Amino acid sequence: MFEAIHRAVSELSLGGAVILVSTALLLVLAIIYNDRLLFVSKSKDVPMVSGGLPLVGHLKWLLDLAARRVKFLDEMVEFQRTVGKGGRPFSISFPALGGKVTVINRPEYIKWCQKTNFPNYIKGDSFRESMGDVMGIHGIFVADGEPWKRQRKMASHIFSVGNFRTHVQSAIQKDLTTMKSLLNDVSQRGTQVNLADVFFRFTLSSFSQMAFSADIKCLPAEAAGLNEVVEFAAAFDYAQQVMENRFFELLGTFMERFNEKGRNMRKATDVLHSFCYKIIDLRLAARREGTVQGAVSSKGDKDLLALFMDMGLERDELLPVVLNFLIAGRDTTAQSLAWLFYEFALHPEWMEKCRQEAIDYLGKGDTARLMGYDDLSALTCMHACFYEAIRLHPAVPKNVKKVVKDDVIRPYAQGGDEKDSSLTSQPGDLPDIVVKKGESVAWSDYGMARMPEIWGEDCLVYNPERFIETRPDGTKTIKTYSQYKFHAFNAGPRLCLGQTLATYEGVAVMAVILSDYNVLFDHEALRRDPPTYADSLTHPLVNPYTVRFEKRE
Ligand code: HEM
Repeated sequence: MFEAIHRAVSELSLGGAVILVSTALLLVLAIIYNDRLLFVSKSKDVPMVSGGLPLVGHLKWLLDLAARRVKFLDEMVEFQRTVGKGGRPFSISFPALGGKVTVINRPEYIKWCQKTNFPNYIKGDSFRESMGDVMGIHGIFVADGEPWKRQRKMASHIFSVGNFRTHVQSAIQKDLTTMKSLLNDVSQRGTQVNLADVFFRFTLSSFSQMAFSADIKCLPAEAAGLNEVVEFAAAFDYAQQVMENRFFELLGTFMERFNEKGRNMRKATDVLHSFCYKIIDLRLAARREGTVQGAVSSKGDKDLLALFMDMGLERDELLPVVLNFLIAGRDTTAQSLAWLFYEFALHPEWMEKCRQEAIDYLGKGDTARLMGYDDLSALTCMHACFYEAIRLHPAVPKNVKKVVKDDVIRPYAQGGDEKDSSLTSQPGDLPDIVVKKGESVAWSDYGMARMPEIWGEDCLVYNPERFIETRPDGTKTIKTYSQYKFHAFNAGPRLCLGQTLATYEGVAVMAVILSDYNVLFDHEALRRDPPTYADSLTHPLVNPYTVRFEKRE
């Protein structure tokens, strides 16, 4: 037989021999990598999602994702329940994100990547390639290393307590007053209102005011104003979905040079950039003319734009600053409020408790006072309801990091968590995870909220009680968890800068609505067409619901 093979090979031309050897090699590789991408390693402790094909792994799943034939977050929940049974890590392999993504939906693993070995897990090139043209490669959401550190340090000044008590509070209270007029008008007219839209307008307007001292007039005081489309918002909603898709599309950005999507994306980017340049140019002109344009409060502190201008940033360098912060300040909080009121529709008993708290503490009708930043610590029920909505519907529902150097993630080999001792895992509780340079790790806060291993058997239930603690004297306070467990605001050095702002805004808006209005949900429509999420970088409702408001006596 060997002789026959030898004779057949010796009779082959050079070309034929190359083809034969290549085929044999491919066959051998296909046998070795029979369920995953070429050269991707496998570990017995970290199972791989089944159904991977030889040499290309889960390419088909990736294509389904890019074509939106599957819903990413629900798929992740299902993989966790089946492949990562018992709350264990699992992996998936495809020709993107470094070939292999290990899903680490456990606080202990996340702590390793976001604190213990933070420099080894970066945003990396896929963020820059997917988001750079819109958000700028040095925008705080995209950047790593020094550019990120500089922006973070500078921006943290506007989130200081001193600043909250001065122009953050006054910007929010100004818009709460406008919102009161709007609610009054829509309730008198019986107008159906897209609640998510009102929240987007509120957060965009108040953040522009506090960060850039710019009144962009997107929150109307009357119902008729709601008919005017906010161009910035529409453009960003589109851009967000395209940026999200680029993480999964193999030739996405290349094809955008020629297709309709690319043309629309360039138009959306122009709208976003012109919007931000308008804000920047106004301030530059005011600086040249020596008029401060409200940038400095009586206490001498500065808004975000002034802080970055003082660093000597040019017009073009200011663009990503304005855009990244506008987006951070708008979407997340507004979406969280929209999900919260959906939970209120399903759990009216919690809405009533919040109403009572708002009335007891801030009053109602003409004598009600607007919530101040210092009131937050007393409004435990509303605070807890907001956080429980964010736990179940996290505004940044998933995240991914690139591995810089080979590493072994060892959940037990790091300090215990002072806030939550249940996080301290012992060797053997959870497997170590070996990751290679260039691969990715990912987590889903949406998925983690739905894991009994993290939030208990009632994890799927909207239960704000889990955020309420009773002090020894019987009074209530907010229950805090480790950042790595209640992880919706991220953790470690890249912890969300706006958590307190978002919480203040969320509770203040809740108080203004609930103290004076009944929210009339269309329960039949909600049953027929329950809100669901759109796969995006953040967590928008794909089919936002409408409500009417009824003034209370
Ligand atoms: C409910 C509301 C909010 C939630 C759930 C939330 C959540 C998050 C998350 C998960 C991240 C990490 C994102 C990433 O890794 O790419 C983040 C980062 C950030 N958030 Fe928030 N956020 C909220 C509101 C806000 C607000 C109102 C602001 C105000 C500007 C803000 C400013 C930021 C900034 C500047 C970062 C980047 C931090 C860094 O990379 O160092 N966030 N937020």
